Parts: sequence; structure tokens; C-alpha cells
Amino acid sequence: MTDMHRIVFLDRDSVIANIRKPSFAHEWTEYPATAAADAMQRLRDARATIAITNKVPLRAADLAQLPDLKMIAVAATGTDIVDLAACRERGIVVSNIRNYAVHTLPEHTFALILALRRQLVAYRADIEAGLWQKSDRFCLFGHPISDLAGSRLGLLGYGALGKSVARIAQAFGMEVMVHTRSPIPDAAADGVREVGFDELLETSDVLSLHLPLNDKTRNLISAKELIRMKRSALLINTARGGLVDETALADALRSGVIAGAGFDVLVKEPPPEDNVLLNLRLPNFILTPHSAWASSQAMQVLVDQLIDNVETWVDGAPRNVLA
Ligand SMILES: NC(=O)c1ccc[n+]([C@@H]2O[C@H](COP(=O)([O-])OP(=O)(O)OC[C@H]3O[C@@H](n4cnc5c(N)ncnc54)[C@H](O)[C@@H]3O)[C@@H](O)[C@H]2O)c1
Ligand SMILES: O=C(O)[C@H](O)CO
Repeated sequence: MTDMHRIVFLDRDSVIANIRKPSFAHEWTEYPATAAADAMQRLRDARATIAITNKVPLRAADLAQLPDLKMIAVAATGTDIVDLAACRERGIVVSNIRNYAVHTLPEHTFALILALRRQLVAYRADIEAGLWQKSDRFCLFGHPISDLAGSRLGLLGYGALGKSVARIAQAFGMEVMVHTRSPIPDAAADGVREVGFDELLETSDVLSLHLPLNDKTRNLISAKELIRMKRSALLINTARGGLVDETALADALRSGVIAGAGFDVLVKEPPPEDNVLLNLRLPNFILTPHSAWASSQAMQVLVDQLIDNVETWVDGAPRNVLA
């Protein structure tokens, strides 16, 4: 292992928090942001041994040109920006951040669910249009409101975030069903019911995604899945763009195939102006700018763990390692 590590943080401004410097000898270079096309050059110029990236992609072709690179510390849970197989092949260690978003992301998920079930966007638009003011009654109807209590939440993925979402759902009186990659040993103790993908899809009142994006999960929800959901169902995606076919979702929302959707993530971020969901101005679709993770508290936990990850790797006892 090299004596002096050269660390390059490619997108420092993607996290608003105080980052302590690692305790081992190192040179530290940081860029507020790095375009994908510039990443390899920046790492090569610095002869980086450790790259830190939140969302700057590092693909096989980049890695092949970085003989000094020994570790990629991803400043996020999702590692879909990194070619894990290529890292394995080249002996580059990849770490990620775990369990940091267990309050912020589930709270955001419920902000979306509640706003949609209680039609907040539609009623706000009505008030702005003067409908309440002109009404001859004390309250305004027009958009049906449904309680969460007694309804079914379906979770695709039951890791740190799925579990935390389940606990909040139970407090609302929802029945929780889960489908995940491998059997869940503690399902009964958690008060959740494990079901197959088909049952989850067809019987959820709210379907919420909490699984990684990879070759197996890309476009997991497309037109043929959307059509099998309840017409009254909501689809929530705070996991990754690419899990849901965006064009199919836009069509489904326009034609009433499902009742609504709340999304925090898009296939391309930041989105191009012509993104099909960006331009969907419907009261039953809410889009947030990949901010579910971004409470101040969660970001501080994230960067503290980020530095723990590089320090433990340098100490020879790495944690949170994926490749
Ligand atoms: N929007 C945000 O701000 C934000 C913040 C943090 C994480 N995320 C995303 O949320 C995802 C989940 O985070 P987490 O901390 O719960 O991860 P985790 O690793 O703890 O849990 C992932 C779960 O997905 C399941 N899974 C994997 N592949 C599956 C498949 N093919 N079918 C069904 N289930 C599958 C796993 O079994 C596990 O239960 C991350 O991968 C990340 O992409 C988004
Ligand atoms: O995966 C994550 O942790 C979020 O997308 C924030 O980067």
C-alpha cells in the first residue's frame, strides 16, 4: 500500500456538511463538481489513489486508464455510477454509505404519499384559482381524499430504507407487504408480509421502491407492470431513476392507468429540458430534485461515514465494501 495517499473528491459540492480530513498522511484535492467527461483526466493528473464520488460516473474505460487508483469511496448508498465488475477485475476497492438516510428518505417518501393521497397539489391549485373563495360552502370538494389507515403499502426492497418506511407505514395503520431479492427471516417479527412480485404489484394501494438500480432492476416497472396495478394505486420512487420506464409512467398517468406518482429520481440528473416526466404538469404527479436524502443531519452522518470508510480501508480493516 502507498505511504502517501492522494485523494480526489470529484463532486464536493454535492454534500453540504463539514468533512473532517482523514487521519492518515494524504494529499487532498476537491472539485465542486466534475463533468463525467473530465473525471478520468482529473484523477489521472492527481495520480489519485482514492477517488471520492457521489454522482460522477466511473466506468470501465475510465478505470483502465487509472493505474494508481486503489479505492473508490462512493459518497452515497447507490453505487450504480460505478462499474463494480470492472473494479473487481482491477482490484479496486469500492465502498458506499449505509443507513445514513433512515430518517430523511422515509420522511420524504411519506411527504410524497400524503401529498398525493390528500390531493394537496390539486387543492392548492383550486385555491389559487379562487374556487374556495367563490364557493357557497365552508369546505371545497372535488378531489377524492383517501386515508392511509387500512390501506396496503407494497415495498420493493426491504433493506435499511424499506424497513424504515415500513415502520412509519405501520404507525399510520397501513398493512405492509414486501418483496425483495432474498427471503426475509424477520418478516413476522417486523409485522410485514412477504409476497411475490405479482401480488405486490396487483394488490398494493401504494407501491414504493427501495432497491438498487442494476442490470436486473432496470425498467422493472414498465407499461406491462403499470397496467397490472390498481387504478387507484400510487407509485413512489425515491430509489433510482431507471427502475421505472419514464415514458410508460407518463402515459399511465395521463390515461388514468394508476392514480398518481411521487418521484425523487430520474434516469438522467440533472434532467434535460425535454424529460417526459419533467414536463408532466399533472396534480397527481409530484417530482422532487433527488433531495430525499438531503436533510442536514443525514448529510453530516454521510460524510462522517465516508471518512470512516477510507480510514478503515487504509488501516487494513475496510468496511462497507462492495467490490
Ligand atoms: N433518493 C435518495 O435520496 C436516495 C437516498 C439513499 C438511497 N437511495 C436509493 O435507495 C436504494 C435502497 O437503499 P437501502 O439503503 O435500503 O439499500 P439496502 O442495500 O439496505 O437495501 C436494498 C434492498 O433491495 C433489495 N433488492 C436488491 N435487488 C433486488 C431485486 N432485484 N428485487 C427485489 N429486491 C431487491 C435487497 O434485497 C435489499 O432488501 C439505494 O440502492 C439507492 O439507490 C436513494
Ligand atoms: O444513494 C444515495 O445515497 C443518494 O442518491 C444520495 O447520493
